[in-house]
Amino acid sequence: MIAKPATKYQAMAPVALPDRQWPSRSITRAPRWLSTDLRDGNQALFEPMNGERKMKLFLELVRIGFKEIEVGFPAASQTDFDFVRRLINEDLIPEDVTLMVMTQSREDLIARTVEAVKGAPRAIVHLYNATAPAWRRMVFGMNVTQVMQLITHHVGYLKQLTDARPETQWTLQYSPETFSATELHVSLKACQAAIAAWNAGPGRPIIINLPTTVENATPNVFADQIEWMDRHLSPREHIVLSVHTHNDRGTGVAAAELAVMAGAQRVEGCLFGNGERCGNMDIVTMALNLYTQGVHPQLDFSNITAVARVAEECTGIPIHPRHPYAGDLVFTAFSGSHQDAIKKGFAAQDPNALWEVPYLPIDPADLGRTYDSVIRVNSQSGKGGIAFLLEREHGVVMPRRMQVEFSAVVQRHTDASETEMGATQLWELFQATYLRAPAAPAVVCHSHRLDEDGQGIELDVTVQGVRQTLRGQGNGPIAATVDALGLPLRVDHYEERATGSGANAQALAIVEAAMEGVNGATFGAGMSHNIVTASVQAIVSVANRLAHRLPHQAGAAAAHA
Ligand SMILES: CC(=O)SCCNC(=O)CCNC(=O)[C@H](O)C(C)(C)COP(=O)(O)OP(=O)(O)OC[C@H]1O[C@@H](n2cnc3c(N)ncnc32)[C@H](O)[C@@H]1OP(=O)(O)O
Ligand SMILES: CC(C)C(=O)C(=O)O
Repeated sequence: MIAKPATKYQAMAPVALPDRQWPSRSITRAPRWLSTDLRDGNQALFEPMNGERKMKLFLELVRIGFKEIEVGFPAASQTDFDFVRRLINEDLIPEDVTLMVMTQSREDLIARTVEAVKGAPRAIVHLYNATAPAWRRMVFGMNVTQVMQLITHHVGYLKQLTDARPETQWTLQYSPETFSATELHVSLKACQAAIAAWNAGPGRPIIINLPTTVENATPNVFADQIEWMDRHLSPREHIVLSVHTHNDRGTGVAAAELAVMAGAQRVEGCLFGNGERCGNMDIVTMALNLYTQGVHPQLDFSNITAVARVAEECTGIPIHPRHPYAGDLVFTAFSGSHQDAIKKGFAAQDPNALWEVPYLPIDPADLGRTYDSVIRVNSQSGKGGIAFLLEREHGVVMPRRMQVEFSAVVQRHTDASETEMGATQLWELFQATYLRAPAAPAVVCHSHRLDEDGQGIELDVTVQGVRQTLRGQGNGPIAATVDALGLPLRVDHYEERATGSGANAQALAIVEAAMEGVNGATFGAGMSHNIVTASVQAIVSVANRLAHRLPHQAGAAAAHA
């Protein structure tokens, strides 16, 4: 990098538009969308799509709800030409969908393009030429007057060819390529030349499409340019004003959104922002941004993952895991405080009220994603996410202090393994921690028999390797079991809940207890189809966990003695 970038790069001059209106407008309805996945998106691939992949993506675009689809550059490639022919010959274009085809402003290419769409009921021919000073000077070697003549001549030629084929309803789309880098009066002149040569008006539709071919300014500058054009284009009521933004500065979506506020009626882009260099405007993101503002985009992304897989398969370009709305990780919170807030938010969310779950701008269910994938657990995670996953997946509702205790267990585990844990691994760890006997258990309970009055219990146990029968009395199975074990245990909290339902239902008993000689309380758990068995196991579990924390650990047997 150089020390003085101003000697090499220049900021875009602001537009003189002191009474600009767009900043105080908001978007209240979806624009007309055009998908250019099969044209601009296709130009950006290592390996352009073959006919089969184009067809798969075309059908998906139709299913999503696109009504205008740019299907290719038929004069440039036989694959594109054949693809367009196939769509027409095999009658694969739904009645409410219009194809668009692109061509440079050259007679041979225009003629071949018109040939490609012969017989289509409707077609948009997209004619373009670059208008910015650098292109005029370096690429075309033309002055402004010559550029205007180029436009007038080629639009006129297209009009002549299309007038000769009245069976098709023709629309001209004219793009002054590099619009955002072109002086506004030159862009306007170019567009007016196209409008005049097409004789645009009632029955002669025209789309004026203004691109940031290379995004070269902040989105507010583009919005000003669009509002300026919106005010000056004529006859405005017969023109559909469209924008086609790119993402070189990372603000392709923002530029399109502000452009709509500034008067654009139509927006071009690609799914997931595929496209030249840093991509075209990402239609999925813009559409779902609208949705989260309460405006239906009129595109169906209710199974966003399926759309993502089709796009990846057809383009060969993977979607980033943090891609807005669609990335694998966007509904995943790793940090503890986020997990905690999300868990509480889901619990508090009224399904009929406005969405306000913290940290989630959209309900994952609206995109066909599940709540279960919302939270994953790694070493940055706190108790909220762990509790959420265990409750959702396994019906385990831990008391708050147990959540704190178990999250420390999980933390040690994830720190050591340096991996994240899913619900299955968490459940494994929960079982290993609370439900299974430790490697050297102080007490193993083989069976138990509760007296009929529920106040006396007989335990068949092994204590420190010695098998024996112990008897205890109490006002219920918990107290009777503690009494039978003869340990200095103090049960502080007990709860039991059903996990699962029907024949698979099991009781999960959780106890919090302290023991003389051991610092602090801890938790134990038992799980069984039988509620008494679950309680007895929970006491044995907590006794073993406490016994392992005795200062000179001789096990529960020592305490027992
Ligand atoms: C921003 C965009 O995405 S615009 C779309 C860009 N997409 C594509 O170009 C993909 C398909 N294009 C192609 O395959 C080729 O460019 C073709 C087949 C159309 C034409 O190929 P060629 O005839 O070999 O021309 P080439 O690709 O070198 O284009 C450069 C020539 O076209 C001229 N040209 C470029 N754009 C345009 C235009 N929009 N209108 C008229 N002429 C143009 C250039 O001035 C140059 O002319 P010159 O040879 O007289 O100097
Ligand atoms: C709209 C056309 C010409 C385009 O792809 C662009 O300028 O980026």
